[in-house]
Amino acid sequence: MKELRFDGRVVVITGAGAGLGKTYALLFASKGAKVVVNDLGGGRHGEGKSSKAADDVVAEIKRNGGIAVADYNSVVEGEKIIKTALDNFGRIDVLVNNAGILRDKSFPRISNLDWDLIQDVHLKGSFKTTQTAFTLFKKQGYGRIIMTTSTSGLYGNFGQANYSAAKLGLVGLSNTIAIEGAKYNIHCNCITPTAASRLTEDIIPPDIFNELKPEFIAPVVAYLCHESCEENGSIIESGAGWAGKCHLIRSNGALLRSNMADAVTIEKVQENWSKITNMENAQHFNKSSEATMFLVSALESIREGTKTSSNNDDVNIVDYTEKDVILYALGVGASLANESDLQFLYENHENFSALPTYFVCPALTAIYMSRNSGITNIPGKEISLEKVLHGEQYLEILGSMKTSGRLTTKVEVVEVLDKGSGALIVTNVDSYDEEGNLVVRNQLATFAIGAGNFGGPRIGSKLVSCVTKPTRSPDMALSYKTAVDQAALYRLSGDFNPLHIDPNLAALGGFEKPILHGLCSLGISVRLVLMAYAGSDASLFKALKARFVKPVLPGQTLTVNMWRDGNRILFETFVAETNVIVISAMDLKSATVHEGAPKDTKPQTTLTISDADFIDLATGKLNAQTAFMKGKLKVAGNIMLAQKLGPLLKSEAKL
Ligand SMILES: CCCCCCC[C@@H](O)CC(=O)SCCNC(=O)CCNC(=O)[C@H](O)C(C)(C)COP(=O)(O)OP(=O)(O)OC[C@H]1O[C@@H](n2cnc3c(N)ncnc32)[C@H](O)[C@@H]1OP(=O)(O)O
Repeated sequence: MKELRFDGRVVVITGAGAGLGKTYALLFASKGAKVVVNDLGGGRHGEGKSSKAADDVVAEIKRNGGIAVADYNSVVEGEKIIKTALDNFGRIDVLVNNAGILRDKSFPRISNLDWDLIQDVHLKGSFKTTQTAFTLFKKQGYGRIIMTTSTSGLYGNFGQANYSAAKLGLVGLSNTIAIEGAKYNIHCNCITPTAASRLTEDIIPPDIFNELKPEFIAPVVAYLCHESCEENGSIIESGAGWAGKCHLIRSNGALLRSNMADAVTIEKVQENWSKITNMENAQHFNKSSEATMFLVSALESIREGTKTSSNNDDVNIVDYTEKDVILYALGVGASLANESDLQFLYENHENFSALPTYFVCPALTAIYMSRNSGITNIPGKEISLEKVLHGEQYLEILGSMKTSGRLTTKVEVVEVLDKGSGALIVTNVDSYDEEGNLVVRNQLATFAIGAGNFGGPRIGSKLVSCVTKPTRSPDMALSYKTAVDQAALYRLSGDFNPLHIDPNLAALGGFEKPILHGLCSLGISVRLVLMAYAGSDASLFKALKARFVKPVLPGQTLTVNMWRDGNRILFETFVAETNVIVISAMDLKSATVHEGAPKDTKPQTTLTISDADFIDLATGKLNAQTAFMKGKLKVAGNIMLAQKLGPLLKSEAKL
């Protein structure tokens, strides 16, 4: 085996007057290095100084035919030690930070002086020498550094709190120097020696002491400093003719929340403690960025929700509050001007309730939180949100819904259909209450414009079908004029798609201006249907299915035509100003019709609700068939407004 030598290398060793340092110095010199033997010549507690220790070692090296020079500076003035190397040998290649003292005391007895002296010699001393050397190493593109740590620092030791702190501090120092130096071929490693030295002679029992010869450790340090050694940023423990690498390792840990909306609680920590502390499959990181990357992937898992099965399911937890349901009600036009809307707007109302269509919001939130929103599901297509239009919506309420709570929602893309002009992504979102009961089912069909023609099926089997509207004239019609700010308000309920607020993004999607959320038009429509047929009793709602046929612009008037068929109310909504149907074949299934609601299926009256005023277009007053609304609706009796809405609405008046 080729002898490893240090010919032409200049090695600086601090605290080299005795013990380990001296052994290092003798070894390096014997292998051709020019050695700076630094030693202040103080006692092991840092007291006094003398040139004798360093001089003796230099003399021994010279006697052996080697080259060495003595240096008596304190490591706290480490730059002077490096200067000695430059002055005598013109360069430096290796720095071994070995100098050290002890001021052992049990922790409560450590004085400020005990603390400061230890930190100064070990930590500051190593900093000073290394910083000066590092600059020179960088210039020459080569350098080897050793920091001397200790098992007391790595594992702790009674009576050595000050020393332990400094020694582990050196590990941190070494780790970062290793990272900063790597690209300049500067390596920095820690040695953790267990050696018989003047620091340990009365600490270690004599029989063991005799076997802890510094000579067993010096070759390990020398190898770490050799140009052939690639090791960098490591901690090498050595003693008694053994060496091993020491790592800080970390368990795989545990996720303390399964979802972005979830809180981390003390109980959650307790519940996961055995997982947090399980060191099976523990891992080491070479830099803090690796540990950060691990956290990023943990965060990703949280974002994605806990995967509960091997298919495409995503589970997300969505919390909602009374404020959320009130904000939603305002977003779909509920107003204090309508007495019956107070129950949707005031948390202390005796019938305070959420509009049933509020429960599309947690579904949409879950989709946005979901790992698998579906818009990445179309092969070869990149789809941005402004090109995703809400195509169809199914909503079914199975439980009795609270005005605040937590829903665990399962998102699953069930099919992606190729509709030519676009791709139709069908997503089921099932929501469970805190007891685990399925309480809400949503199905969203989103139309990704321009993402069609990818070779997928045109017709699927999972999409809930729409119901065809009756051919007869509507039994009832109500209107609502949306506000210019309708979308700006509605988006606060969780659909932050910029298509509804940002003119530039709307233009990118091909719209002259931001369009209204489909779910907002739907919420308005259902509110009017409930008003007409269910006395605004949200609990009577069971299910609906809607298709969004054409976009609505905020500010336009929505008129909802309604037909009653037993417990089923069919309705369609169109824009009064343009006569364009925007929601077709919408179906409110199996509602228990409110007692006072119109009972027959003959054409009845048309009401217009505009700016929260209720107007009978035909007569300017409530008629017998709308008597159930008496006391609940404010009758404006303003026929002029109906005229403003144009001939379309007038022709709708059936009386
Ligand atoms: C992942 C993130 C999720 C986020 C979701 C929610 C995001 C929200 O912020 C987005 C919104 O709220 S957008 C506002 C509400 N929606 C709209 O305004 C869309 C209105 N509809 C349209 O413009 C057209 O129907 C249009 C453009 C959709 C289709 O019109 P055309 O391209 O002309 O299609 P057409 O030729 O009529 O029909 C082709 C095939 O597609 C089917 N189809 C048409 N409209 C559909 C619709 N709305 N929903 C479902 N399928 C629809 C047709 O039936 C036809 O298929 P087939 O021949 O098999 O019958």
